[in-house]
Amino acid sequence: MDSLQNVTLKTQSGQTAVVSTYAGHLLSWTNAEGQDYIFMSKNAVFAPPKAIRGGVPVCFPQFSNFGPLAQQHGFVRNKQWRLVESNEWSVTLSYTYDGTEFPDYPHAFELITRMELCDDNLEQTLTVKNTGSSPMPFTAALHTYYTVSDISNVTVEGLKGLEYLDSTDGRKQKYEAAEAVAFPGEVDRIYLKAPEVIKIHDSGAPGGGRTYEVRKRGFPDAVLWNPAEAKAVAMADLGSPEWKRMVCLEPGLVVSDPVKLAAGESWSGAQSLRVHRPGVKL
Ligand SMILES: O=P(O)(O)OC[C@H]1O[C@@H](O)[C@H](O)[C@@H](O)[C@@H]1O
Repeated sequence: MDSLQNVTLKTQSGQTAVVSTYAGHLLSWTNAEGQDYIFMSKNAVFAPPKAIRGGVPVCFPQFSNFGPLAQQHGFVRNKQWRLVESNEWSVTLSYTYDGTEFPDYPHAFELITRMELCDDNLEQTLTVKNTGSSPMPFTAALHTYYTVSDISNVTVEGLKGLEYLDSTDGRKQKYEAAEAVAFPGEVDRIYLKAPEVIKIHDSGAPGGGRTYEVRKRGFPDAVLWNPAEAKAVAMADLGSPEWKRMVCLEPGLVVSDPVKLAAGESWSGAQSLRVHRPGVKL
């Protein structure tokens, strides 16, 4: 079916990535043993315009409610994108908006996402072109869901000393004191001016543990999210025990430097993902 067309990328060593033209969405990234680094809920619904629960949804032109739209995370994750080009190891997709469908967002733009799979690295770039005639404000995030063995085995490194907005507590601004951020319950935080490199450690991953290294460019902030039991069971496309198998770390352009893109100008941001496993050369 055209609206759910998938493109598969492959490396010589046997890694694969699957990208959907629906929502410009990365659906999976597996290693040669078939283990998926990217979480996809078993309850995900693949029926446009429903957003897909898992993978890497693109939140644009608004992250969460940081913008004028009523629709959380914007609207491009509910739209069909156009396949621009693809080969064995890369794919480029584009979504064009003429500024008319959403009266609260009267800004024409073209959004382009490009994904490149190398043997130890998956790189995703997001480029926005303001094709309208007035300045275009936006926020954004690459809402990346990682597969984990169990959330109780997970810690996140690189956030110590940052200010964050706690979305579980009225977005109060707080200070991160932990070297290793753990998940004793619901975590929903926007870390402001987060560093370029953040690491997710999963001590229970097959083969003695796994570290996801997330390197971001152009996105100042980072969102960390796991809903925990109570919120997850209220989400029909997540539920229990699925929430225990995921964590989201989202390079975001949320609060620190909201962009106001001049007519005709472009903005670009990227994330580069790498996985380290003890004793395994990817
Ligand atoms: O259910 P959605 O719209 O996909 O959002 C999922 C989550 O996305 C995260 O980025 C937000 O910080 C959470 O607050 C939100 O619950």
